[in-house]
Amino acid sequence: MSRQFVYQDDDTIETPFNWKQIGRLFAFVRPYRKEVISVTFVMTVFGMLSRLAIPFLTYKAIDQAIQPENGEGSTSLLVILVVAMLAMYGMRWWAQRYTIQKTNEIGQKVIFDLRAALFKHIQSLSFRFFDKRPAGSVLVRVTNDVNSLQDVFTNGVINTVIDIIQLIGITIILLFLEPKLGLAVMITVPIMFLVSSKLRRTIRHAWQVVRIKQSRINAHLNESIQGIRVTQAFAQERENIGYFDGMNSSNIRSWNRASAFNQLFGPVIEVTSAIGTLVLLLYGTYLIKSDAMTVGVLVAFITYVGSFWEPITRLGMMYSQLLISMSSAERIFEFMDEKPAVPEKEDATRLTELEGRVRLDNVTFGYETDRPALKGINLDVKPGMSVALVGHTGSGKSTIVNLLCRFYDTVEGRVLLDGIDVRDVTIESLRSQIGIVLQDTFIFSGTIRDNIRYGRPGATDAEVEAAARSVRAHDFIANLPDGYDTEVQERGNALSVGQRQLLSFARALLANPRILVLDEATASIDTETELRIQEALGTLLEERTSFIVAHRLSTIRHADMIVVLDHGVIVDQGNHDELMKRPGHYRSLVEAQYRYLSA
Ligand SMILES: Nc1ncnc2c1ncn2[C@@H]1O[C@H](COP(=O)(O)OP(=O)(O)OP(=O)(O)O)[C@@H](O)[C@H]1O
Repeated sequence: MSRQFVYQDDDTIETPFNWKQIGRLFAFVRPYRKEVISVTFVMTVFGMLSRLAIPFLTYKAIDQAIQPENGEGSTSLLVILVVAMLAMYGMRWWAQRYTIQKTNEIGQKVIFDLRAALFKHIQSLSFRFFDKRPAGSVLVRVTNDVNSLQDVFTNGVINTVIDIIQLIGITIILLFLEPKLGLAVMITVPIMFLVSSKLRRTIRHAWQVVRIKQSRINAHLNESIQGIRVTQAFAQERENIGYFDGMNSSNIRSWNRASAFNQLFGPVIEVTSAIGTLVLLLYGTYLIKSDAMTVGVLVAFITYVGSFWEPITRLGMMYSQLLISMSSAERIFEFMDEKPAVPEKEDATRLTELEGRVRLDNVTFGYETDRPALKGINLDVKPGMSVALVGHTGSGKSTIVNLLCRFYDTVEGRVLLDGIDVRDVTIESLRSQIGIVLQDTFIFSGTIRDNIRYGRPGATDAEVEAAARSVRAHDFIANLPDGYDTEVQERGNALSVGQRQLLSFARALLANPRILVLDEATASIDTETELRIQEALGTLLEERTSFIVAHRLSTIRHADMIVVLDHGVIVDQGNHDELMKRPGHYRSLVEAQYRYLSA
């Protein structure tokens, strides 16, 4: 079988159903407890009283106003009772309307908070987390999984409280009205709970499978859209559609299976309630025949029993909804429990304005434990120096940059800025002093101006323009339909790769960092533009320490220090002239480039 599109995620299937998770979920309701209490109060007092009072008024009307045991019926009593009943119906309608409106409001607020908390947490997670997760699977937790909790919060919380109160109220009334009959009806309830709890494990497992399938669909969808150009270029649409269809059908199958299990809840409750009603009718008739009970009490009883099964049915539905939602809740909390791989110390200090000295002290690092990407790196860079990192593909150049920005932590050794370990300072203060330009520039949807301003949101329009001018981006921006106000879409697809890189230069420049990192930043710019940028960057680089990762000789030859890497080890270092004097990696690299150019 093809190993393409294998998504690593989500295998928490066997974790036990965890009431602590439910507790965590309901912690999100805590800020709104006052509103919950007020809605519960309204529904209990007005809604429930009216609900409980109506059968009682019916019983009074039959036994005292229509067919009393002693004497004539009373029309005026009947009118009073009917008016009272109407008033009760009105009250019930108002209480229900109020409850629905309020529960929806509270539910929406809780969902908002949950989604915001999840998003905030995801923002704090490190590169290592995203290395392991397909973007689509991260996406689906913030969208689908949070949505699937909506029902629990909107209808669930308050209705559960109300239903439990209603159930207790009705149970008391039934036992009070006719204890033996009440007990006979309730005998069926334990049977129902027994059957439901047997179903629970199967249902929960089935819904977890559904969530995983949905997550994979999203991961694949995201990958397909991002990679659509490659798919079309290699004419792989048919294979892609076939693969997606397979995933889609598998998702539907698992959904049908889970849903079929879920639907077993309804019949279980119905059969139990039918048995209860049967017991009620048989035993009730017997009691009336033996003059132990009146017809009015039996009619009231039948109505109350209806109100007894109603909350049980709803609680059963809520329970099955909770089982569906729990698989989402688990997935959400799995992310929430994920700790950033580069944690900030509690006593981390703010990194003050740097001079720009950078030292790597015996640094060893690997993305995976058994495969080191850097081994025993020692590097001392003085403030204002420009350092070019060169070496074959995969030799560890970008990894040095990743450690400098603390996207990852070293396995051994330290990264020091002005003598301070990067692990001792706040991440925000560290990264705000490092400007980074990558080859794959990310352009956000918004205007060109917004994109340049991304590194320093407070910058004025004039500053934005000045930054664009100094990296020679102004001319192409001025030629766009709306100049700096031209809207670009996500990833900046309407711009050429070189133009995107120029924007990213302007963005880094505007942020005015003490340390500048250019990771293959000039690879997609034509030589002429690059030369002009070199001029512009000349003054810029003079004042700050810079690291330049590049394959093009023209970019690196003027660097103060060239560091040559091979398989994660520094094999040579010095300036261009020094390195050219001795045989070695650098000289062969340069000679290879010249040979290539002259050929
Ligand atoms: N996120 C990652 N997860 C696992 N391994 C990684 C990751 N990024 C890089 N590597 C591995 O680490 C090693 C060093 O990679 P690095 O990106 O530093 O190389 P590089 O010198 O910058 O290469 P290039 O010139 O191609 O950009 C490579 O073997 C690479 O496969």
